[in-house]
Amino acid sequence: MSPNHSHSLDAFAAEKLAGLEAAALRRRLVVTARGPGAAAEREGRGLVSFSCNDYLGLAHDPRVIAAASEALARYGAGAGASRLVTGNAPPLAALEARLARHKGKQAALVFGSGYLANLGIAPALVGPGDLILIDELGHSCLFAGAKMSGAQVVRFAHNDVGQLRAALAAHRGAARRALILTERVFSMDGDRAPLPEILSLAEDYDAWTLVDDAHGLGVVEPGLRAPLEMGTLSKTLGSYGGYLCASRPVIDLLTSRARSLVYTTGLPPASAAAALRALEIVEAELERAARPLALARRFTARLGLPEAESPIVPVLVGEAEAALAVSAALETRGFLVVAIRPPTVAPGTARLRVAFSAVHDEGQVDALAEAVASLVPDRARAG
Ligand SMILES: Cc1ncc(COP(=O)(O)O)c(C=O)c1O
Repeated sequence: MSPNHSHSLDAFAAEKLAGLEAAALRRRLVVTARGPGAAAEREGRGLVSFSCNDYLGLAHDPRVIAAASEALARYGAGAGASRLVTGNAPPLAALEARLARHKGKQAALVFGSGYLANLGIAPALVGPGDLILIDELGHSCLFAGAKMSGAQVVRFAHNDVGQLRAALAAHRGAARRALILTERVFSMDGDRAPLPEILSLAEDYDAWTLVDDAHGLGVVEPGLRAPLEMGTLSKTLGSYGGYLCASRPVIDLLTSRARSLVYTTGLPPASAAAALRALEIVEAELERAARPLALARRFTARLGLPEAESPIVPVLVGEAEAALAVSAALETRGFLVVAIRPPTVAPGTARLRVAFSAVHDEGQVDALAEAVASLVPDRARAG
């Protein structure tokens, strides 16, 4: 590339960055050493983190680490090839069997990440001439998969079953196949989808439903299962990777047709072994699994917020700059609560996203509630 070209490239990047900076929307990577427990060290400062999705503290559990170490020693650091070539190490198959059993499904398919799973699922099932209905607050990777499919994409207002029904009535007839995309627990709001109503509408209109369970697995009562249940190994399971649980024919089809499975290297075997051990712990230690939600409810009760529906509690602040300021003030008091800003959330709804974990103790939760009460006015918090 000639120097001139790289000059215009750098100028482009600098100008874009200046715009982001001016709107308090520039993002930065901060080196963070997590653990033990809820501890996180950032820039030499020891903090109590309320921003991790490791809801049961299993990323540092000695049993999970031991399972990963054994697999690492036996199978090596990387998978070495796509799963369809030689990258399908034994821990992946064992994990799939356990995930399918956990979800009450015939089969499961492990992907390189939850994001990759969602990039692969929709395009393997629907395409041009088909219809996707997606909750407006669905995760970015649900939207990305929907777009890649080439189907018509219609958003419905968050958790609005009436709008979903109207969209099905308006568009289902013209489409060959229809797919509804939603989340069991919404990642930035912590609320849950009305799955009984959505699944019943899906039945009425012969639509298929995919539920993203990234933030639900192991920490909320699952309720009804959808025909397509996807999720991640990176949150409650403390590891890395993604999965889909479904019927055997659907999993077999995806194994041949999901591009984000076929054309990418398999998950490192140690990540699968860690997730498998974590899933066994989730199933065996029910008291641990109940703790994050109980702590979240303690927090919402202390602040007079609506009762938490999951371990995720949004504390709305409003403007991005104000959210950054509250987050910085909390950091000086020893808490790590990262501000969430647009475009991750809608403009004007920048927030603290507080995530509770089994490794927090009640004293830490109460201290955070007190700090938040003193920094965020009541009216703002209520949204
Ligand atoms: C709802 C939801 N779906 C999917 C993902 C992606 O999962 P992964 O981190 O495994 O790529 C995330 C977050 O990371 C998420 O919050």
